[in-house]
Parts: sequence; C-alpha cells; structure tokens
Amino acid sequence: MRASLLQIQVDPDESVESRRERVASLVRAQSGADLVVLPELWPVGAFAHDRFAAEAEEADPATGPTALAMSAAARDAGVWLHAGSVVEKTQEGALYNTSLVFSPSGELAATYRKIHRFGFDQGEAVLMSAGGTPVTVSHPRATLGLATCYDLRFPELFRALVDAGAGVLVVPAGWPAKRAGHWSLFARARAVENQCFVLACGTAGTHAGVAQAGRSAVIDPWGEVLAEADGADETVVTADLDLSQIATVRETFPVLKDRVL
Ligand SMILES: O=C(O)CCC(=O)C(=O)O
Repeated sequence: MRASLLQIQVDPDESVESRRERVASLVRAQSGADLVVLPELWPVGAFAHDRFAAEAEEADPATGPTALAMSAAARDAGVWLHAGSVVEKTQEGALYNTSLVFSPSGELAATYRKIHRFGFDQGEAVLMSAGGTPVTVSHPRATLGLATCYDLRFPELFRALVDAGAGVLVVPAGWPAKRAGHWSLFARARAVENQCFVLACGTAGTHAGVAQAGRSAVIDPWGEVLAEADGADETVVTADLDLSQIATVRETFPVLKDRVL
C-alpha cells in the first residue's frame, strides 16, 4: 500500500477558497497512491477559533464546499482520500471536528467526529461538540482506524479501533511545535502497542499564532519510522507499507493476545 501524507501549510494570508483549490490540485497529483491523507482542520486552521463558526460547513459533498472539492479530487486522482477534518456544522447548528474519507469514486465512505476535544475549557473544547463513536473504514487493502490530533493521547481509543479490526491507524493533526516531542513519541507508541501502521499527518507553518510541529510520519507495526518530514514546511511524505507485517508482528511477538483488561 502506497500512502502519501500531505503536510499542508495553513497560512493566514491565503483564503480558505484558495487553499481548498490548491489542496485539491495536490491531491490530484497523488494519482497512483493507495491512500492520501490530509491534516486536521486545514481549511480554517486548527487554532483559528474565532473563525470556526464562520467557516463551518456540512460534511456532505452535496452541500459542503470542502467535502465537494475533496470528493472530486479523490475521483479525479482515483485514490482513497482521508481528507483530514473540517469544522462540521449540523442542521441543528452544532459544530464538530469531523474527518472525511472518500473512496476513489468520490463517494463519502466515512466520517469521524473527534472524540477528545483539545483546549481545557477553551477553544475547541468549548466551541465544538464531542463525537462519541470510534470509526473504522474498510479500505480494500486494510482496515483503517480513525483518530484526530489530541485523540493520540488516549490509548484506549486506539485499543477500541484495534478490537474493531484496524491495522492502519490514520491520525490527522494540527499539533503545536511546542510539544513536537510528544507527537512523535505518541505516534510511535500507538504503533508499537497496537502492532499497527500509524499514518500521522500534521500541518505546516504557523496559524493563529501557533507554530506547527509538522513532522508527519509513517510508522510500521514494529515502531520503525518508514518516512518522516524533517520539519514543519509544506511537504509530501510517502511510504510503501508492507501490510503483511501486521500479521507477522502480531504472530511472532503476540503481546495483544496477553491483554487482560
Ligand atoms: O495534545 C496536544 O498537545 C495537541 C492537541 C491539539 O493541538 C489538538 O487536538 O488540536
């Protein structure tokens, strides 16, 4: 499975509309990949709290501009696309941090509403509602388990995804540079403890005054880093995943079988 992670620059001087078009072109250029991944809240910026309500959109390609553009880009490239997340506005007016996954025909295959909201009584934690359901996606090559940014700190979510059959954990993020060490550490830890591939896709640059960690990475089920961005500039991180490694690692070092709780 060839996976390409697009570490997108979220620049406050670029309009959401321009970024959407630019990202759609970048996705179209990934034709040949089996899975393309975008970061968390790249249309508006994960820390642009004052713009969440204004930039909120529906998760449906029939009505949401990002969902529509990403559906078309996935179809044009013929790729599975984890389109990162958007500020989703429901018809009842609630906001969620919602990830969108498209099949190569452009169909919306899954949505995932971020379960753990970041901010400790500020920002996302008060502006957004919390999702309540772990989500897996049946990609033809592997079961994907979905999580978003701060979720990475909650290993019990990843265990639930493994119990639901996940072998590839996909984590879009807008992780701050201040805690870049935690990002890389948790991404590897989630891979090792769950004997899964982890695709950790962050954003580039600085938005709403928060410098981003970047350091998007592809990690194998043994915890080896197959590919990693060396900083926080916009870049594409590509790796070929040998999916047979999931079963091999689980059979030759069967720690998951020793779980008690
Ligand atoms: O946990 C962290 O340090 C960062 C989390 C975060 O930035 C987010 O979930 O938006």
